[in-house]
Amino acid sequence: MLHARRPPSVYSQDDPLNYVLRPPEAETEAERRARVEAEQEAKRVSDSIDEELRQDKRNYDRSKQDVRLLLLGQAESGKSTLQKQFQLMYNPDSLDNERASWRMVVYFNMARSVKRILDVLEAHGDVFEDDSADRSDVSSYEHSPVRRVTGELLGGRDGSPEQAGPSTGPSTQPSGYPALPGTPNTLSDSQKEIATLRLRLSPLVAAEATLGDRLSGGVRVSGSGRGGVYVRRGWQIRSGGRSGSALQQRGRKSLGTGSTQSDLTRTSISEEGTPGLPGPAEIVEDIGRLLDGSRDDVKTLWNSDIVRRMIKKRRLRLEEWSEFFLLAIDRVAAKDYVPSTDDILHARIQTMGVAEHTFDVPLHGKAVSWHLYDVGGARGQRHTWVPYFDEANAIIFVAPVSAFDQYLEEDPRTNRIDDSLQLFTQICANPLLKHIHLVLFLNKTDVLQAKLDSGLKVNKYITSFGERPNDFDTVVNYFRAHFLQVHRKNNERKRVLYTHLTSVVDIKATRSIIANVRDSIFRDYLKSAALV
Ligand SMILES: Nc1nc2c(ncn2[C@@H]2O[C@H](COP(=O)(O)OP(=O)(O)OP(=O)(O)O)[C@@H](O)[C@H]2O)c(=O)[nH]1
Ligand SMILES: [Mg+2]
Repeated sequence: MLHARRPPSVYSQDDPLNYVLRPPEAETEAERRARVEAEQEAKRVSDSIDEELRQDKRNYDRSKQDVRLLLLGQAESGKSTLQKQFQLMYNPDSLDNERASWRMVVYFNMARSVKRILDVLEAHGDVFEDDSADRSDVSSYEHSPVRRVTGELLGGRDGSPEQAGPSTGPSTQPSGYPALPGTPNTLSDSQKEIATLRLRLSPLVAAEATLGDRLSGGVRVSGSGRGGVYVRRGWQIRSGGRSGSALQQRGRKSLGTGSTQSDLTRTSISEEGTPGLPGPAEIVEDIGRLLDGSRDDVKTLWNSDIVRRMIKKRRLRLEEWSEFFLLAIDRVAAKDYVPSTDDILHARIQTMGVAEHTFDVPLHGKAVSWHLYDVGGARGQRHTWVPYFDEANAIIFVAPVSAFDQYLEEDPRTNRIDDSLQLFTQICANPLLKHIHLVLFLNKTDVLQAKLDSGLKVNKYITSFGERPNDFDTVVNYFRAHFLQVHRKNNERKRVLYTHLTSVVDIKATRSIIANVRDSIFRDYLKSAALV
C-alpha cells in the first residue's frame, strides 16, 4: 500500500506533543492567522520570562560584586550628613527629589530651637544672674545623686559634666537655679519682654510637636535619649516630598542580640496622611505662614541681651544647626522657601534603624553598585547594626572630635568622646568586622576649631589632656592618638586604618575625601576580586 507523503510541516506527527499541537487540517485563513498570532504571543511571553531569569542571574552575579559600606558612629556624629554628601556626589537627582521634604525638617529644627531657648530661659526665671560662680562648670547634674562613671578611656573628670547633653531640656533635669523670682508685678522689663515673646511664640513652639509627630509617623523610641524625633523609611512622603530614589529600609534577622529589627523598620501604615486630616503640604504651608508671622519675634528673642549673655556664659547651649538656621530666619521664613543644599546638610533628624541607600559608582568605565547603610547611632539603636556586619566590605566610623565637652543624651554620665572610643573599640574587636576596610572620620573639626577659638579648655572636661597646649593641632592629634591606640590593640590582621579630619557639612572638602575613600575601597575591592 502506498503511503501518502506527509505535508511539509514543523509539526512532526511522530511527536505526540506536536501531534496535539498540530494545526487543524481544515483550518480557515482567519483561524490560521489567529493561531499564528497566539503562537507569537506565547513565544514573546516565554522569551520575556527567559530574559527575566537571565537578568535575575546577572543581578545576582552583580550584587555579589557590590560594595557594601556601613556608616557607623554615635548619635549626632554626622553619618546621615555624610550619606547626603554621597548622594549629592553620585545621585544628585534623588537629593533634588527630596528637597521639598526637607522644608518640614528645617521648620521643625527652627521650632525646636525656639522652644529650647524659651525652656532654658524659663528654667532661669528669665533672668541672667551675673554671679561670680561659673555655672558652666557646675551644672544641675552635680546635684543629682547619680555619679558619673565615665572617663575610662580618656581619663575624664569624675566630676560633674557641664549641662548634660545639648538638647537635654531643663524641664527634665533639676535646674539647680533659684525658683522664679517675684510675682508678675515685680517682673523686670526684660522679663516682661521675654514673657510677651513666649506668649507670641507659643504657636510656633506648639508646632514643634506637630512637626515631630508628622516626621516620625507618631513613632516613639524608648531608651534612645529624650525627646528625639526619629525617622525611618518613607519619611520624605510624610513630609511632602518624594522619597530619594534608591532608598530602602530593610528588616533582617538580628544575629548577635537575639532581638529583631522589625519594630524599628516596619513600614509606616499611613505615610501619606489620614483622610480628613491636613496633608503634609498643608501643614508645611501653615507652618511656613506661622514662621513668616513670627520672624521678628524670633529675631528679637535671638538677639535679646539675656540670650546673648547666656550663650556667652554657656548657660544656654544650642546644637550647631540651631545657630545655622536661626541666623538664616529671614531666608527660611520667606514665602516659597525651598531648602538649599547647605540647609539640607545642616538639617537634623535622627535616624531610626538602618537605612540603605544605593548608588552606582564608576570604576574603569563600568558602574559598581554601592550600598550605603546609614544607621541610627543612639545607644538604643545599636543592636540594629549587627545583621549588616557579615556582608559589609567597608566601614566609615564617624567620631565627632568637637564633642569633648558634651555628654550622651541617652546617658548623661558618659562623655561623648569616651563613648566614641568605646564604640570604636567594639567595632575594631568584632570578629565579623576584622577583615573589613576601615576608615575613621574625625568629624566636626569646624565646630572643634570654633570651640577652641572661644576659649573652651579641653582639660576642663578631659583631665588626661593635662597641660598640653589648647590649640587645634594638639587637641586633634591627642584624640587621634587615642583612636589609633584602640585600633593598634585590636589589629591582629595588620589592617590599615585610613584616617581623615573632616567637616562633612563642607561640600568641597568632603567631595575630595569621599573620592579618596572610594579609591582606597576600590583598591581593596580589586585586590579581593583578583583573589577570587
Ligand atoms: N558644623 C558641622 N555640623 C555637622 C558636621 N557633621 C554633622 N553636622 C551636623 O550635626 C547634626 C547631626 O548630624 P547627623 O548626620 O544627623 O548625625 P547622625 O550621626 O546621622 O545621627 P543619628 O542619626 O542620630 O545617629 C546635623 O545637624 C548636621 O548638620 C560637621 O562636620 N560640622
Ligand atoms: Mg542619622
